[in-house]
Amino acid sequence: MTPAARYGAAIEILDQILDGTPAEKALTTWARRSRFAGSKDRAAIRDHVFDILRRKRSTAVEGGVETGRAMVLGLLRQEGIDPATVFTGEGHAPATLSEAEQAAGQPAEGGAALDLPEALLEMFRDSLGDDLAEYAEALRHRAPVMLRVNSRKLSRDAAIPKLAAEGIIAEVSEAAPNALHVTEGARKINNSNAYRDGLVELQDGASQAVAEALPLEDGQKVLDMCAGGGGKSLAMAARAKARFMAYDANAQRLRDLPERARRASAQIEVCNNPEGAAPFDLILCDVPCSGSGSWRRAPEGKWRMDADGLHDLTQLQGQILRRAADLVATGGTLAYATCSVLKQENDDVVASFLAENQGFSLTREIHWLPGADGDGFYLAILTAQ
Ligand SMILES: C[S@@+](CC[C@H](N)C(=O)[O-])C[C@H]1O[C@@H](n2cnc3c(N)ncnc32)[C@H](O)[C@@H]1O
Repeated sequence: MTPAARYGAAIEILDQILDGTPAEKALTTWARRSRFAGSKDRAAIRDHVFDILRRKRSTAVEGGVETGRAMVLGLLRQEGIDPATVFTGEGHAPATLSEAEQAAGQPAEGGAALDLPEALLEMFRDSLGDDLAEYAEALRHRAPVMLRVNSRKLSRDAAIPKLAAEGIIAEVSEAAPNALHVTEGARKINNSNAYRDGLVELQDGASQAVAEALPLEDGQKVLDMCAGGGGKSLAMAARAKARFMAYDANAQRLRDLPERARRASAQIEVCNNPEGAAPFDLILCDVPCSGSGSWRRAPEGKWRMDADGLHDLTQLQGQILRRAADLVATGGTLAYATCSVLKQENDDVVASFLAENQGFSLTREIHWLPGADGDGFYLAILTAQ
């Protein structure tokens, strides 16, 4: 496909997304119907679609209207690409722009320039203060590809040449002691020997930093209360010789964990009944959240979130924390984490919990903003007296 034809495909897919089809489904359906597209075409089209979803408001304003065609026009304008080189009308390229289309559009301002939903702007301003613009700008760009080197198997310095031999170029990141930032060859990771042999895991830098900040010690009994795919369980297991147990309300989410643990040479037990296995020295509650710290990876979430949804999430977050509190040993640690930057899901949930649970005190609190090597995250470390 020509570069212009890839934009043509992106327009088609974006129109379906604007009609309500989830992005992944629209991309897969298009790929099934379009056998002529190779893997590089599919990857480039996906990048165009997600670049626009991250900037849904500003590209519509700068392109003149919320349609796939106008939003591609808005993106090209933002990126300083001459629209006439894409809207050529040749082959599968988008049709040439009419005079009305060329005249439409204006510079995005306010909430549109920040690419945040208008209804939530005040809430973000309240949570982030002077950091709002930096936060919003980070979400308008692609997320970094980050690896965690499995320190049980090799050092970070030794991992760099091993990855390079497989065409994956990575550099040391400040985000966490075992973090690498991949600068080239990211698409080769999943099929690499380094990945298959458990030398590295794909894991965001701030996620790694959360696991690093936990007061883990050899010999502890540890519960990952919302383990999901087990990213944090694995990062914890690389740090200490402790007994690790992983629980998730949705047991299906844990299905890949045994295989991931085997690859990493880690021991993690799947736990179906945390109450039966209590007490624990350390419990991590990496709770379900809005994902507002990681919307650059999943930009549809940014446009889907509303006040009701946020309220339901905060209720669930409080419930999980209260359940976990009953399972912590005296003197033990209850850690609460979200990949959100919103006060409502972070400081406020912890403050209400502490107000009702005098037996716990706040030992440490960390806020991460999305940046070059990591997503936005929050961690509160609570100690049981
Ligand atoms: C943010 S994700 C966890 C990500 C995971 N810790 C990681 O690092 O890969 C939140 C998880 O919480 C789970 N969950 C939802 N409600 C829950 C509940 N009431 N108790 C425990 N887990 C729950 C979800 O199924 C989801 O897997």
